[in-house]
Amino acid sequence: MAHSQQTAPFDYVIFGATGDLTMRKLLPALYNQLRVGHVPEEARIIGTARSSLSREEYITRTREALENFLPAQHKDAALIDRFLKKVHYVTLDGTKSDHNWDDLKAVLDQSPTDRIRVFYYSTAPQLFEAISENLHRFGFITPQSRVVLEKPIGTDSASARAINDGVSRFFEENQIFRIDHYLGKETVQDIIALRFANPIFNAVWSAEHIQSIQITAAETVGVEGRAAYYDTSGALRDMIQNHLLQVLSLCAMEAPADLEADSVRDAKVNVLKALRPIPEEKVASETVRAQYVKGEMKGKPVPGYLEELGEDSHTETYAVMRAYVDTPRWKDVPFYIRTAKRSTKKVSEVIVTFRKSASSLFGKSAASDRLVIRLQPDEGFGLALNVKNPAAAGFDLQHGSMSGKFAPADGSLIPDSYERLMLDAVRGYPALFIRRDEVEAAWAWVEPTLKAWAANKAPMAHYAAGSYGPEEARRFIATTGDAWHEDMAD
Ligand SMILES: NC(=O)C1=CN([C@@H]2O[C@H](COP(=O)(O)OP(=O)(O)OC[C@H]3O[C@@H](n4cnc5c(N)ncnc54)[C@H](OP(=O)(O)O)[C@@H]3O)[C@@H](O)[C@H]2O)C=CC1
Ligand SMILES: O=C1O[C@H](COP(=O)(O)O)[C@@H](O)[C@H](O)[C@H]1O
Repeated sequence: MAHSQQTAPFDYVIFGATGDLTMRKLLPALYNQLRVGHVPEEARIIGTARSSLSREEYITRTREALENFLPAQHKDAALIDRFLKKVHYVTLDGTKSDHNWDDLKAVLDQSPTDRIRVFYYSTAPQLFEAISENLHRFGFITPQSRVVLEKPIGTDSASARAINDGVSRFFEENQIFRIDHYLGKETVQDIIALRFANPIFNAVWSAEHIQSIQITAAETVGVEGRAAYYDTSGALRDMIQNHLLQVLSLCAMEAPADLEADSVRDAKVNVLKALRPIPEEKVASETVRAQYVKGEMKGKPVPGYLEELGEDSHTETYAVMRAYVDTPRWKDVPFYIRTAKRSTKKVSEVIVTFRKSASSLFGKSAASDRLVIRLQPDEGFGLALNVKNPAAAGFDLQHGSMSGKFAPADGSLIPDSYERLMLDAVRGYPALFIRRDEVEAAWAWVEPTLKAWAANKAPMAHYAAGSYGPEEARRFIATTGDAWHEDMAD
């Protein structure tokens, strides 16, 4: 999976170039990749959106975005100027065939015809097919072209299929890069390293030794400026269907034959297809959904979701699902998948709880060993093991812990996930992107829950903003003999 060298020259055409994602993530990611020498001098970035802007005006916005969103230690005035020389802008409604496609052609024609082109759709997915059709109509899709699709790929199985079908009319599957920025997180890739590069984990990675796995992505933010999108989505569609099911797949997959894209994606899709269905009538007992109400964060009062939204809503801001992977390796091991907005703290982590030792030597004082894989922040791992309690008169045990960091050995910052992914698309390297069958298998598994929730077949719980979640979630996990990480003794 190592692709650290400079790419071939490319033209990156971003649809949605004035949007939040482009400003906050995509442009800073490309700048950082120029900084570390992965972007060649000939590369260009061509922003497009409907807003009528000159190239100079767009460059000014880009400069502001870099100023606002780059970490201080990465800002370099001379490098920013070099980056801005690569930036172009075309005012264009991607969905309209009678718009400024000639202007885009004029910019693209400045490059050799065999230049790699990446079309990045950082817009609503309803636009993907129309943009693809126009790119085709005006002859922009060359054999060296790829398209990057931002999430969400649909809101259910049918809409995901329609989006995939729509784009597939114009691009081959090997040209389509469906982004899931969690896969670009270096620490998520560490799940593969920890599991398969270390016999001490590889040997015990099964139901025989593992009692449960919990996967959490909690955030302190609310819905911020994205309420219009979020209220039509909710926590399950926004985080579980994509990011957290990908993390689950990496935790549960069989060893791939190698680290080539299709080997890893085959292994992951096999997990998604082996997820035990949760039929609608079981949704109330196998899931928890909740909304935050007013609370406190860092000592300051914060409003509830409905107050922020300004209207009534049945959209969940917190979701938990209990998943079982029906393969011999994972026989009856619960995987708890949880996500929350306005939680106590921002943390994405995987907690692997091992079964207690079968040895009767230590009576009841032996606790479960536990592996904590911290995806963010404070990226690293912790291992809690039984050791002798030196203060006890008899042979009592206590948890001793060891930890390690995932940080680069040279002390540099861990790259943002978009950095790796945007250039992997240039390289035509799809291992960290989602294949069509993965997206559709993930939707198929969550769909009965979405339907049951929409039909109010499961109650909506509530939690105070700034708390870990509703009391119902504590009771829920206890029904299978587990506890959330924050409720564990250490
Ligand atoms: N923001 C985030 O953190 C994340 C966003 N995403 C996804 O990325 C996509 C973009 O999100 P975000 O940047 O937040 O959205 P914004 O609403 O901020 O930006 C949307 C962009 O699309 C452009 N646009 C809209 N209609 C057209 C059109 N017909 N032709 C060309 N451009 C058009 C808008 O510009 P204009 O109005 O000038 O045309 C704008 O640049 C969404 O699908 C979102 O779900 C995914 C993960 C995280
Ligand atoms: O895709 C999304 O992810 C972010 C959380 O990403 P992270 O890298 O900060 O964990 C989430 O805030 C957003 O709602 C969702 O669309």
